[in-house]
Amino acid sequence: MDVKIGIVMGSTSDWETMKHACTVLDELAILYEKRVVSAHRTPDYMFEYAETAIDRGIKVIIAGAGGAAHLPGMLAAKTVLPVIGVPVESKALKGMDSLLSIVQMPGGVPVATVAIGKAGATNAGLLAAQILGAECEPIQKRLIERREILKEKVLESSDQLV
Ligand SMILES: Nc1c(C(=O)O)ncn1[C@@H]1O[C@H](COP(=O)(O)O)[C@@H](O)[C@H]1O
Repeated sequence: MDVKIGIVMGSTSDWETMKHACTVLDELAILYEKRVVSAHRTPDYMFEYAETAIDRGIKVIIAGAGGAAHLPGMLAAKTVLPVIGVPVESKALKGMDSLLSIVQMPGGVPVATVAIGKAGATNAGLLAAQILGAECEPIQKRLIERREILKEKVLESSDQLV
């Protein structure tokens, strides 16, 4: 299978968070590429990445950044692929800065924003898989199986209340 998901992050320091999106895609056997791309530090590369993504077979971009997190929005400005933004937790403001930088896009250029940090990165992986799953039955089946496992875990977890 060709690479379907592009996972990008503003810095290697985001990897601790963004690796959780990769873990989900590994579990679901969906191929992805991962790159450090920064709207601020490598603007030309960021444009090139967004402009060539469709031709490279990418269907969804997951973009994580912290602080002045302009990367997801700028990628969305340069491609019509769905972009999922992951607010990475920042030291100074606990990721509120990242969240607000990503979520308040102007009308016409959407970014699907998930929660701050690890849970958000995991959900970004799942949401990307669900987008692919709409057109791919095997992926949809794997997602349903994953939901079943989650459900069983929760049902069994009541036994831990001792
Ligand atoms: N928000 C952005 C962008 C961008 O939006 O283009 N590029 C890097 N960064 C963020 O800067 C933070 C600190 O980066 P360093 O750890 O490299 O200093 C990271 O969370 C990164 O996502």
